[in-house]
Amino acid sequence: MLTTVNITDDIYYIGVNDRETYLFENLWPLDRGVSYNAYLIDDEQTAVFDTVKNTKTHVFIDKIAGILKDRPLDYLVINHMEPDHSGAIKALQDKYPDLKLVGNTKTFELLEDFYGPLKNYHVIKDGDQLSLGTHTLSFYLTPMVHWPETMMSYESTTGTLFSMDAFGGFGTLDGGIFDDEVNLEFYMDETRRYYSNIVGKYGAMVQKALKKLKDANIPMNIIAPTHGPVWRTDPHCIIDHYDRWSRAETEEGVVIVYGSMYGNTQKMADVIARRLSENGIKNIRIYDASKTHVSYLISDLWRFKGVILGSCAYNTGLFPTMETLVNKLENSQLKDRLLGIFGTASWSGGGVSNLNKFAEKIKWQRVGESVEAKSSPKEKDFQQCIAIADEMAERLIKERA
Ligand SMILES: Cc1cc2nc3c(=O)[nH]c(=O)nc-3n(C[C@H](O)[C@H](O)[C@H](O)COP(=O)(O)O)c2cc1C
Repeated sequence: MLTTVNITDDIYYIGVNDRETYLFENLWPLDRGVSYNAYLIDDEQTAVFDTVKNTKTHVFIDKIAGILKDRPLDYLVINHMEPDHSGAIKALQDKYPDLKLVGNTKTFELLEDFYGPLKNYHVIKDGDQLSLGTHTLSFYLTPMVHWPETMMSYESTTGTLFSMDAFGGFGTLDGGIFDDEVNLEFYMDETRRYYSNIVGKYGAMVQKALKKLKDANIPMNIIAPTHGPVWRTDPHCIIDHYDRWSRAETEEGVVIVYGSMYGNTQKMADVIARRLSENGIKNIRIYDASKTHVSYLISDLWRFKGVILGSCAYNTGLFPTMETLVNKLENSQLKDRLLGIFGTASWSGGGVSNLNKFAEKIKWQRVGESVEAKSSPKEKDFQQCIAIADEMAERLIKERA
């Protein structure tokens, strides 16, 4: 018996879990896996929303066949063409030859680029509707959330938004499918990690999409994304989080990330953190960039206002794991943080000077003077670290009001 779950009387969850893949997009660690969510509406006309990664094609098609028995599948709505959701399109049309593929013009360009020409295209425009019988679908084009063809589909009798990757996150659905069935603390962390690393760069487009949904004035009873839990009890919780994340809104706290080979740079991080705590800052996270994957660093940097970066010099440049982090930060265009800088060097430097170059490019507000200790930090270096911590705490506390 394959797991299909009723979301409403006629809407089914037909997604699959992936516990085998180590890295999502061959980049982001999947410590607790990922789900590829898909949905089916069983009406006079039947419709499926998105497919799954090609490795999961068989179980996905078996789930559909288990619900439809001998009936045909009439529509496949393609909200997003990324291969983790489009991998079973061709196989689904092979199984159901009359299947109509629903998407926008950009969807079909990408579809043909990836899979060659298929058939029965039903091209929709922004705001178009499609009746399945009792259920009526409306389509909202939401380009560049985070691909050019991305769109959302809304079912009006139940108030269900099929939102593709928007509102989704990492983590398999281990029994619980709905927001009220799972430990939300874990899924919110994994949803922020997904958002900040994959969608975050396109915050302005997320804001446009949220505005479009708001202006449509549609009741949002259920949000059904293509990863992570289905939101039926508190869909506005995830909408609010998305709104805040895409405006780069922060919480009070400081993330200290350092690159250190022999522990000298690390000592400075500990002194800064202690001083922040003495100044009343409660959320303080110290990360060794060599130990914690950059995706977790980015997730916390998305959350907190204060950022303090440290690096030893390495072959005239930044320590490599810190270089990975600053490259990702530059690319993600994260805005409006408070930034302090520290590090070590034994001869001509390279760590702190490159962090200062990064600061010029990213244009965050600087906190204190950068400090570079010669090989190992001495009292005067620690005093400069303390000055950074004091100024950081003062500016964060000022923002409390
Ligand atoms: C492989 C390697 C490359 C280094 N490259 C530089 C460099 O280009 N410029 C410099 O001033 N120091 C360089 N150093 C020295 C370290 O940056 C310095 O000793 C620092 O204090 C090490 O800090 P840590 O204890 O936090 O690892 C290098 C050290 C090593 C082991």
